[in-house]
Amino acid sequence: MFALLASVFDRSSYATRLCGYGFSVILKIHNIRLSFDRYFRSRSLSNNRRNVWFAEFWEENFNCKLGMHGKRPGSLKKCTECIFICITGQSSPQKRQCAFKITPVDKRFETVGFVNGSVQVCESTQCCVGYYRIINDQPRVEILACDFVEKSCPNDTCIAQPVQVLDNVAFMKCACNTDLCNSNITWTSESEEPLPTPTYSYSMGKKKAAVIILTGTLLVLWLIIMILKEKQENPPSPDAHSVSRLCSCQTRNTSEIDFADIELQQIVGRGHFATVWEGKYKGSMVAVKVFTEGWKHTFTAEKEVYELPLMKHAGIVNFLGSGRTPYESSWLIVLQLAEYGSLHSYLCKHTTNWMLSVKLCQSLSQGVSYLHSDLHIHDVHKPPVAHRDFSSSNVLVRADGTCVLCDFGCSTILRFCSGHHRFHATNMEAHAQLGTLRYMPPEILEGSVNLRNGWCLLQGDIYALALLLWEILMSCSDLFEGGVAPQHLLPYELELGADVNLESLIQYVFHMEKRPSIPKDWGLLPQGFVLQELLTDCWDCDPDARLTAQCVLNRLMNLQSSYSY
Ligand SMILES: Nc1ncnc2c1ncn2[C@@H]1O[C@H](COP(=O)(O)OP(=O)(O)OP(=O)(O)O)[C@@H](O)[C@H]1O
Repeated sequence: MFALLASVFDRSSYATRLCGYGFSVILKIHNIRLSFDRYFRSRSLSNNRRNVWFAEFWEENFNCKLGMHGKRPGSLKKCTECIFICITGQSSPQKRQCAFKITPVDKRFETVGFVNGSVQVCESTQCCVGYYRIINDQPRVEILACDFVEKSCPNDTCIAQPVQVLDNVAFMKCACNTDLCNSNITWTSESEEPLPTPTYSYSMGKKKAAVIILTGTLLVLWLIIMILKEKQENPPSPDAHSVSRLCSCQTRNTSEIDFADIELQQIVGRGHFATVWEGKYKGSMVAVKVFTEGWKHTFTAEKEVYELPLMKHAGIVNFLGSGRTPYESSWLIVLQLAEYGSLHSYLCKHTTNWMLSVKLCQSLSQGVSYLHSDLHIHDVHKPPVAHRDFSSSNVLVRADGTCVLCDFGCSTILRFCSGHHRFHATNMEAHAQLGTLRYMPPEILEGSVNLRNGWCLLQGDIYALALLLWEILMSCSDLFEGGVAPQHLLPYELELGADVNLESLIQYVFHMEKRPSIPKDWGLLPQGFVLQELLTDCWDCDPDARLTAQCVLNRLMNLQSSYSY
C-alpha cells in the first residue's frame, strides 16, 4: 500500500511539475507531509528501480531506456542519473527548465541555456517563453525556449498575450515562470484581440534614430571621461591585472620565472614533448618541464591552460610559472612536485587498500570535474577544459595519496567568446585526433564524432577516466580474494598486449564493444556491483549515456560512506 502510494505521489509530484499531467496529493498534516517529502526526495534512479511508475517517468521524460547494458536497440540511450543532473545543470538544480523547440530561422534561443532534446535549462532567467504563429486562426508553435534575459513573468502558466501583427504575420507570445510551463499556451478572450499593428512613419523613424545616436555618443563620451578619471585616481596595482575580466578568453598573468633561480637536480620523467626534472626553486622542490625547440606550440598550449583564471585547484597540479633557458632554445613550465610521480609508476610499485583506492579515485574525479566545469565567480570565468590525453602517465600522485592532473598539451579550452557558440572548440588541434591510443574512446578511435563539438570531447575524457578508475581499483588488495591484487596492467594490456595498434583497438573496443575485464571476485563483494556499474556507465559505447565527472564523484562519495573496511 505504501509502495503504491509512493509511486502515485512520486509520479504526481514530479509529473505535474514536469509533464503537465497527473495529479497532486495535498496532505494536510504537516508531519506526515515532511516525512513523505523526505522519502520521495531520497528516491533516485539507483534506489527506486522497482517502482514501475518511476521507471516509466524517467523513460518518458528523458527519452531513454532503463536497465540496459551493452548493446542497445535503436537510438534510445541508457538512462543515467546524470541525464537529469546534466540537463538541470550540475551545480544548480533550481535552474528553470523550459520546453524547447525552435524554427530553423531563429537559432538565437539555442544559446540561452543548455539544450537536451526537447528541454532547455535556462542559464540566466526564470522565464520560459512561447511564440506562436497564427495560421488559419490556429496557433502554431514557432519558438519554445528560455527567455533571452530575465524579464518579469508573473504567471505560472503560459497565458497568451494579445495577438501582435509584425510584417503582416500574426504572432502570439506567452511567458511564464514554472518548469516546462511554456509547453501549453492558455487562451483568454483578450488574447484573441489583436494589438494595433505598430506603424512607424519615416519622419518618426528618423527623429528616433537621431535621438538614439545623440544619446549613444554622449554616453560613450561620458564613459571615456569616467575611465580616464578612474585611471588617474587609481593607477593599476600589479595585482589588479592578475586576472583579466569578462570574457572566457581571459587569462591570468603569471610570473615569468628566471632560469637562474632554478637548480635542476635529476630527471623524473620523459614524455613525447618534454623532459621533466626535479629541481629547487626559491627553496622548494619543484618539477621543471623542459620543452625543446620543436615543441613550442605544445608548451604554449599547455601554458595557456594553466594560465586560465581559477585554475588553482587541489585536483590540478599547481602551476608556478614559465620561462626560457638562457640561450632561448627551450621553454620551461615550473610545477609543484608530485612526490610519487605518475599514477602509472605509483601503481606499478604499490598495491593499495580500499580507503586509499577510494581516495585516489575521488581526488582524480574531483580534478576532472573541476577541469570540465564552467565557472563564473563574480566577473571571472573559467571555461570548461577537455583534457583529451588522460592516461596513468598524465595523472600524478602526491605524498598525501591524492591524484592531480597534469599535461595539458593536448587540451582544448571550450571557449565562449563573442562569435563562438557555447562549448565550441576553437584551437586547431581540437579537430585532430589526439591522445594516447589505448585510452581513446571508441567514437574517436573510429572517427565518428565531430571534434569541434566540445561536449563530445568531455565525454571522451569520461571514457578515459573510467579506464583510470579501473586501473586504480585493480590494484586494490581489498577487492581480491585473499587480499592479493594482481600485478599492475594497463587497460587492454591483458587482451591486446603491451603495444596496441589502432586496428586491433577499433576491432575490440568499437566493433566488439569490449572493455577491460572486471574480476569475478567483485561479484562477491557488497560494493562490487556498484563499482561495476560505475565503470560501465562511464565507458558506455554511447557517449551521451556516460556519466559526467561530477556524477562519478557523487557516486564515489556515496560508496565511501556506505562501505568501509
Ligand atoms: N609535477 C610533476 N611531479 C612529478 N613528476 C612529474 C610532474 N610532471 C610530470 N612528471 C613526470 O614526467 C612524466 C612526463 O610528464 P608529462 O606527461 O607532463 O610530459 P609530456 O611530454 O607532455 O608527456 P606525454 O608524452 O604524455 O604527452 C610524467 O609521466 C611524470 O612521470
